Amino acid sequence: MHFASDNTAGVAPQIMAALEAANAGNVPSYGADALTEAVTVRLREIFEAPQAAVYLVATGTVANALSCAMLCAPWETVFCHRNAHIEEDECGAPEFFIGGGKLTLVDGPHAKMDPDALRRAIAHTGRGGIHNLQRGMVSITNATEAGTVYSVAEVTALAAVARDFGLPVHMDGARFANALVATGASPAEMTWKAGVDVLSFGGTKNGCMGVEAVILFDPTRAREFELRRKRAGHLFSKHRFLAAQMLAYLAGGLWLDLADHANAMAARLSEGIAALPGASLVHPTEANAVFAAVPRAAHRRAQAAGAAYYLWPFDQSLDGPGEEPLAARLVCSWATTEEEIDEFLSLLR
Ligand SMILES: Cc1ncc(COP(=O)(O)O)c(C=O)c1O
Ligand SMILES: C[C@H](O)[C@H](N)C(=O)O
Repeated sequence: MHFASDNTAGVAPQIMAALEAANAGNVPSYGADALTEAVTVRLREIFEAPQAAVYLVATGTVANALSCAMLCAPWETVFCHRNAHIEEDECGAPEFFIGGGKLTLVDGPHAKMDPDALRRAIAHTGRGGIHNLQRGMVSITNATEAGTVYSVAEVTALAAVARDFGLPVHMDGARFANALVATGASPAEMTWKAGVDVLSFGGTKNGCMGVEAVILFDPTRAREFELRRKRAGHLFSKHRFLAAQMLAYLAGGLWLDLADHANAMAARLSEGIAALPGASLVHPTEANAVFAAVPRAAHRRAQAAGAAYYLWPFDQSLDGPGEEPLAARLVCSWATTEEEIDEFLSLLR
């Protein structure tokens, strides 16, 4: 029973097979290979964005950090939710790659920025002229760090606020596929048509070994991104192996099928937990993660049986005082099975 993170899942067999198939002979390095070109063609088709520039990197953190570095000057700030991954879990990488920029935290329920709160935060920034940090960009996570999802209308509303101030919009889409299948939106509707300028398109959490695509819907600054990626040490020499993963991931809608399965498993788990005496959901389950408060005795049974997951926030402990229910984050992946879910629920009951 593995619910610690979708990062703990293995590689989907179709992706592993694609890596094996790509491992033949010598091919041009550093992205000059045919597979890499095919990825750009395919992502342009999927996103209905024939001019988009596409760059592959190996981690979601660097996809986010380089995107922020390109959209935000060192004297500017990134507006994001206070629980955004770029704030809480990237060890300052965005600020580092920006060259000293800061993040301005915006509130909103269930890790989703509230448009009015965003507008207030942007309006407040930079009023003191030369003495103040300047307005830089907005970053939205979809699916969010709380397992919730922004609808197209919600993304559009946030992007409209950004546009009112002339700010570009980035989307941390480490779990973009999960958000897409949850909403039924098209890739284009959820991104550039809603006002998103740059997307970190995730593959790693959803079955790939390690690949993310940064998609610049306006290719004007593509060369700058190329230079930033190289300078950060993230231009893979054997780039074909990033491309092989991404191409297989996109083939025949595999990316959507894997995300749909993970979301379905989370829905099954969420419904089971919500029905437990003394248990309750902390956030709505809209993608592949369940955030729920569970009685401590249930936690003890599950952990004694070897279930792998984190209490949430991470720094809680079952050894602390009191007997009130404790919250946990339970993440499902492409590899999660119904049997795993049902075994876990039987332990909690
Ligand atoms: C929402 C979100 N964005 C970005 C990342 C960063 O990805 P990586 O751990 O590959 O750097 C993660 C990690 O799981 C994540 O959950
Ligand atoms: C939080 C941690 O950094 C990782 N992004 C995860 O979701 O497991």
